[in-house]
Amino acid sequence: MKNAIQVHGLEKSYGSHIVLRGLDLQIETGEIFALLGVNGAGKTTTLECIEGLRKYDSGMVTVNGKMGIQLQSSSLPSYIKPMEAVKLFAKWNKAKIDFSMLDTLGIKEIERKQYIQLSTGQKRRLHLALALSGNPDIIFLDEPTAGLDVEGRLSLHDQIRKLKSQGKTIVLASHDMAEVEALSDRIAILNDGNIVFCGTALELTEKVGKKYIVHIKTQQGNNTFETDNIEDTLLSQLGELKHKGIGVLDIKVDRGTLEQHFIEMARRTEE
Ligand SMILES: Nc1ncnc2c1ncn2[C@@H]1O[C@H](COP(=O)(O)OP(=O)(O)OP(=O)(O)O)[C@@H](O)[C@H]1O
Repeated sequence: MKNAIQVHGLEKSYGSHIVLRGLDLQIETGEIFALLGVNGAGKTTTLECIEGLRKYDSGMVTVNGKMGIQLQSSSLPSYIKPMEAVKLFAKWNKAKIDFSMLDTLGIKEIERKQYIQLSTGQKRRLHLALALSGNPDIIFLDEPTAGLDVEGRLSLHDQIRKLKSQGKTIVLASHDMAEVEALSDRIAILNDGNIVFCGTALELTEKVGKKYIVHIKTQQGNNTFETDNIEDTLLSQLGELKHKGIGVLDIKVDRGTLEQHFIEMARRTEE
């Protein structure tokens, strides 16, 4: 299958400040792809170059499909009403209004309010509705759930998964590691103007989080240790506890969180 997005050798500076240093990226059709990076790493710049909203200095960007871009906050006139914005965007896109999509995004509930009166979550839902109004193949979401409560976040996650199930490609930039872990098929980490990792969360774990973290809860307290060799270490620890007659109440094994791996990856690339 053709890639939805192909980026090759993308370079972008703001004056003397180099932000992207020859970035390469392939985003597959139908995947949820997350772009991660610390503040100022260049995620928005990358997205905007791909979206065609920002000029880049050199490189090549190919997009196979119609794009839908979620607006940033306060991008609409203060007094516009949600349905007025929806109608305007439908007209621009020469598309029919998708009322069922508006229903699932809860636009009906806010139709009487003006843009300025909407909460952060309501604005984000409206922005997503507008991004979807032209029935795009590729949807760009920059920090889609920042400032949302748990319920709002989960409902937006459901929406994003639904879009994927319809065969759409989703590209998101986010700081929320739990969100990225829960949603994305693949992750790219942007550091110092380049992609320093691109793959699945599991591949990132394999790459940086080789160690297992074992938590053993016993009658005498908790013991947490790291190991590369889970079988031998666990067997010897359990053997020792049995030998001492200490009862084991619980055992948990994990391989660290995406957040820990992201920090580790950033640390390694800075060394
Ligand atoms: N229009 C601009 N003019 C000059 N510098 C800019 C401009 N836009 C962004 N920058 C700078 O480029 C760098 C990358 O910014 P960008 O917004 O792409 O990063 P980001 O990874 O999206 O950051 P954040 O996570 O904070 O949103 C930053 O140092 C920023 O200050």
